[in-house]
Parts: sequence; structure tokens; C-alpha cells
Amino acid sequence: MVEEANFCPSKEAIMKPILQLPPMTCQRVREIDRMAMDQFQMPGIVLMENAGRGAAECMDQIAPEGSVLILCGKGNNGGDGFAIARHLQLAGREVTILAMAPTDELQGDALIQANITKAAGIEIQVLGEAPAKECLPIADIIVDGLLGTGAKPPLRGRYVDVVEAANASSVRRIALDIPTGMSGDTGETGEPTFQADHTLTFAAPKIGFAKRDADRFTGEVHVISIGAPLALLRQFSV
Ligand SMILES: NC(=O)C1=CN([C@@H]2O[C@H](COP(=O)(O)OP(=O)(O)OC[C@H]3O[C@@H](n4cnc5c(N)ncnc54)[C@H](OP(=O)(O)O)[C@@H]3O)[C@@H](O)[C@H]2O)[C@@H](O)CC1
Ligand SMILES: [K+]
Repeated sequence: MVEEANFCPSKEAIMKPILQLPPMTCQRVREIDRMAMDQFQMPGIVLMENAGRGAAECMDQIAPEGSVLILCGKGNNGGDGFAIARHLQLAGREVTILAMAPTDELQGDALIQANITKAAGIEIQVLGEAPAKECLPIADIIVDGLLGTGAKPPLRGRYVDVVEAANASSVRRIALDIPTGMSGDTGETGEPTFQADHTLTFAAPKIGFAKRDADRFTGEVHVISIGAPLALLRQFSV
């Protein structure tokens, strides 16, 4: 039986690429994902694992204490959430997931991450009929892994009451990639939009974050590397 180490993981700085990309549109960031996969043979799941681990390490710096509830949408933004859950559990954090859909409705990289998270014994609750404000699991921090660059505003279906319930709870809130309800390209925000204290955005800041008072919803923005090679970053830094 392996003794559980009782030291805190050291807080060494998170490895940052030497090249920080300029703000760009969602479409352009998705081109980075696409080129990393097609031109540099990086499987999407590797990009997602890098995103999840990088986001969890950033959380270890900005929100090192407390239990975490991760809201997972049906797409790869949710996939990031499933990956983050595993790394937070490894760091000794109490983690619960509230999924917008059952695992068998997921596909691709998100399904792979959800299956790993399930196998890891991390609790995955699926949103039921009850209003979100009645069934949102209690936690010290809520992470928004609902919608990212694949969002097509306005919010549809249960995403509305889940975001409203998250905003109504007086806890720390962290958005993954883009606060759900905000357009990454224009910074326009719908009613509701996830109100984050921090946004962990992948690969590059989104141009919409520069809109006046967008920071009311993004909070402090942190760029998380997805491990795309320097040669690829150079093609997008001009
Ligand atoms: N390998 C990679 O590519 C990497 C990707 N990464 C991550 O992936 C994210 C992009 O993932 P994605 O393309 O799956 O889109 P995502 O934002 O999860 O949403 C799509 C889903 O949401 C739904 N939906 C849409 N609009 C809606 C609305 N208004 N209201 C309600 N539902 C709505 C839509 O449903 P549909 O419209 O198809 O019915 C679909 O099910 C990106 O932000 C980053 O976090 C990182 O891990 C880096 C590596
Ligand atoms: K999000």
C-alpha cells in the first residue's frame, strides 16, 4: 500500500511558454487546435489534457483552498472540466461534478475524459428536473466548464438556470476559456452570463475580453498553455 504523501505540492511557478499569443477570435483559436492536431500530429485528447492540467495547476495558485464544484457542458469545454477534476483530486482537493448531460450523450475527447473521471471514482451528478438553485451541490468554488468557443448565444435550455444558480451563490467562481453567456469575439454578454473572479483561457486571450466592463464577467484572465509547439505559436504570433 503506497503511503499517501502528506506534503503540499510545491508551489513552483507554472511553466509558461516564452511566446504569449495576442488576443484573437474564437475561430482563430480553434485553428490553433486544428493545426496542432493536423500539422503537428497532436491528438485532441493531448491538448485537452494539457488544458486540464494547466488549469488545475493555475487553480492551485489562485484558489488553493476549498472544495470545488465543476459544471460540465456537453462539449469539449466540459471535457476540460472532467480533466481538471482528476488533477484537483490528485492534489487532495474535494471535487464534485455537475454534468449537463449523461456521459453516454458525450462524444470525442470529452467522452474520453468523462470515462477516465468516472473510473477514477470522482462523483459525477447529472442535472435532473429540479431547478438548479435547489440541487446545485454545495462547494467553496464553482468552475464553469459549460460553454467555450463552441457557444452560440443566447444560452439555451438548462444552461440558463444553472448559470443563474451559480451566480446567485456567494462562492468563488472560475470560468474555463470563456465565461458562459459571453461571446468570446465581441465581449457581448447575455442574461445570464457566468460572473467569474478568474477566467482560465486556453492558448490565447479572446478579443472580446478587451470590451469595456467585460472584466465584470471574466474577472482576472490567465492564459493556459495547451502545449502547442513553439513553431505553431510563431505562426499565430504575427
Ligand atoms: N482539442 C480541442 O479542440 C481543445 C478544445 N478545448 C476546449 O474545447 C472548447 C470548445 O469545445 P466545443 O467545440 O466542443 O464547444 P463547447 O464550447 O464545449 O460547446 C459546444 C456544446 O455546447 C452546446 N451549445 C452551444 N451553444 C449553446 C447555447 N447557447 N446554449 C446551450 N448549449 C449550447 C452545443 O450544443 P449544440 O449547439 O451542438 O446543440 C455543444 O454541445 C474550448 O472552449 C476549450 O475549452 C481545450 O481543451 C483545448 C483543446
Ligand atoms: K466556460
